[in-house]
Parts: sequence; C-alpha cells; structure tokens
Amino acid sequence: MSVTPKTALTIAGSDSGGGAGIQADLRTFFACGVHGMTAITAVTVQNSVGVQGFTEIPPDVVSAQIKAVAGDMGVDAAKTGMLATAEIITAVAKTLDEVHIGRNADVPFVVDPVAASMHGDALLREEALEAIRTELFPRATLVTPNLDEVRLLTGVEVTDRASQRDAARALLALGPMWVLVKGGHLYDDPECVDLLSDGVQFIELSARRIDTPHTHGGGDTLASSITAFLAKGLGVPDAVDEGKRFIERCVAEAYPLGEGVGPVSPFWRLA
Ligand SMILES: Nc1ncnc2c1ncn2[C@@H]1O[C@H](COP(=O)(O)OP(=O)(O)O)[C@@H](O)[C@H]1O
Ligand SMILES: Cc1ncc(COP(=O)(O)OP(=O)(O)O)c(N)n1
Repeated sequence: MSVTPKTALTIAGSDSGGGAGIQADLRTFFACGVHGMTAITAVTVQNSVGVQGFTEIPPDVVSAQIKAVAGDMGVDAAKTGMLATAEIITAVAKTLDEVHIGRNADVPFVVDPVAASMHGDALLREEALEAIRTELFPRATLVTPNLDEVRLLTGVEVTDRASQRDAARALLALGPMWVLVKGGHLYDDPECVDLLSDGVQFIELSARRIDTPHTHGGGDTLASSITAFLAKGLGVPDAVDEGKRFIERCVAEAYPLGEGVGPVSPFWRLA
C-alpha cells in the first residue's frame, strides 16, 4: 500500500538556473523524502554569473498559493526564501496566521531572510528589511541568516565565533524561537561553524570547510533540508544537526555548471 509522505511548503523565488530558490528547495525536499509544495513570490532571471533581473508575483497571488495547498493538502513545515517586497511579506505573515502555520500554531516555520545573491545582486527591496524583522521573525520557529543578512538585520558585524554569539542574541531579541547564525562567510576559518541558539543553549555545529568555488544555493539547501527534517517530526536541534550533515555532503558534491558558480548537489542522497 502507498504511504503518503510528510509535506513541506516553500514560499520563495524561482531561479531560472535551477541552483537556488524554489528549484533548490524542491529537489532538497525530494532528496529528504518529503512532498514539496510551493508559493512562488518572484521569478528571477538568473544563471551561474548572477541575477539579471526579477519580476514580483502580486501579494494576493502569493497568499492564494499558500491557502490552496494548506487548506487541501496540509503543511507539516514551511519555510521562506526570497520574498522581494514588504507587501509580499505582509501578505505572507497574515496568510500564515490564517492557515495556522508558525511557532504559535505548532507548525514549524523556518525563515531564511534572503537579501541578496552570492554575486551581490539584490533579491529584497531595502525597505522590506523592517517587515522581515517585525512581521516574520516573531512568527518563526527558526531563522537562518548568513553573515551579510545578520549585519543588515541587526547591525552586528560577525568576525569570529565570539561575535557570532552577539549576533545570535541580537537576532533572538527580534522574536524567533531559535536562530542559526551561519558561518560559511568566515573564509579564514578552516571549519564552517554554524551557531544554533534559543538564548539558553548555544550549540556550535562544525564541519570541515570544503575547498570549492561552487556553493550556489547553499543557504537555500540547508534551510530546506532543516524544514524537511522538521516536517518529519524532529525537534529543532536534531533537524539542524541533520541539515548540517546534509549540506556538508551537498557542498562536497557541488559541480561546475556554466561560466560562474555551480550549484551544491543533493544527488548523493539518492545514490
Ligand atoms: N566551503 C564550504 N564547506 C562546507 N560547508 C560550507 C561551505 N560554505 C558554506 N558552507 C555551509 O553551507 C551553509 C550555508 O552557508 P553560508 O555560505 O553561510 O550561507 P549562504 O549560502 O546563505 O550565504 C552553512 O551550513 C555553511 O556552514
Ligand atoms: C530565487 C533565489 N532565491 C535565493 C537565492 C539565494 O540563494 P542562497 O542559497 O542563499 O545563496 P547564493 O547561492 O546566492 O549564495 C537566489 N540566488 N535566488
């Protein structure tokens, strides 16, 4: 008899190059054994050398996608990626409350506060940062910023493991249950240490730094794997630990594609 898998919803932008965004989330959900569903917020024109432009989806259409799947199929965990504008963020926050997703409704909700691509191309309008702080963070089970996003959201400049803790405290003051301050951008560190905290526990998740230029989609793939593990019923520390092991292998198996930065790869999980 067939078994219905757990379900995960990603609310994010499309990457035409297939390495990040919705495409990375869906293939990660598949590799982690959950049924993936999408609410698309923007369509980017993107490849291995950068983002050439994007068009936003109207906020009411983003809300309608969330309601359509939540009402009919059910959501075991959800995540956000690229949200583009304050108007979309406001619509997402209101809709998540309506469909009972988020920390207060016991359906885990991961916020990856995507602000720019690795090439420095903006994926979020500047005025939307305040909406991420005030409308999404208080609803989040877990937030997963990289160091550029930490600086934009809190003003804290992370340069080492001690300042990673300062950043975690500043992010927790904005209301999420847990924060994961990712250390991938501490390029001088021979290890990639991500700091997970709920304000009481400070857990350092460490992995060797793999020598590769191909890390496109790394943040999305980590956040979506954590979301998949939460959908399967793991608690936050265990889901993040599994996600960290998952992304380490994905970076190790990353492949060149195009003239620029190639994508991390979840294919090893299917072998
Ligand atoms: N070269 C690398 N080797 C191993 N893990 C990496 C490497 N670069 C990034 N990571 C890990 O990938 C995840 C995403 O990293 P990060 O680069 O910090 O975020 P983003 O992709 O959002 O900019 C983190 O778990 C980080 O530790
Ligand atoms: C549509 C879209 N969403 C998100 C990103 C950013 O991806 P991420 O995994 O955070 O990191 P980079 O690969 O850009 O470092 C994106 N590029 N496009």
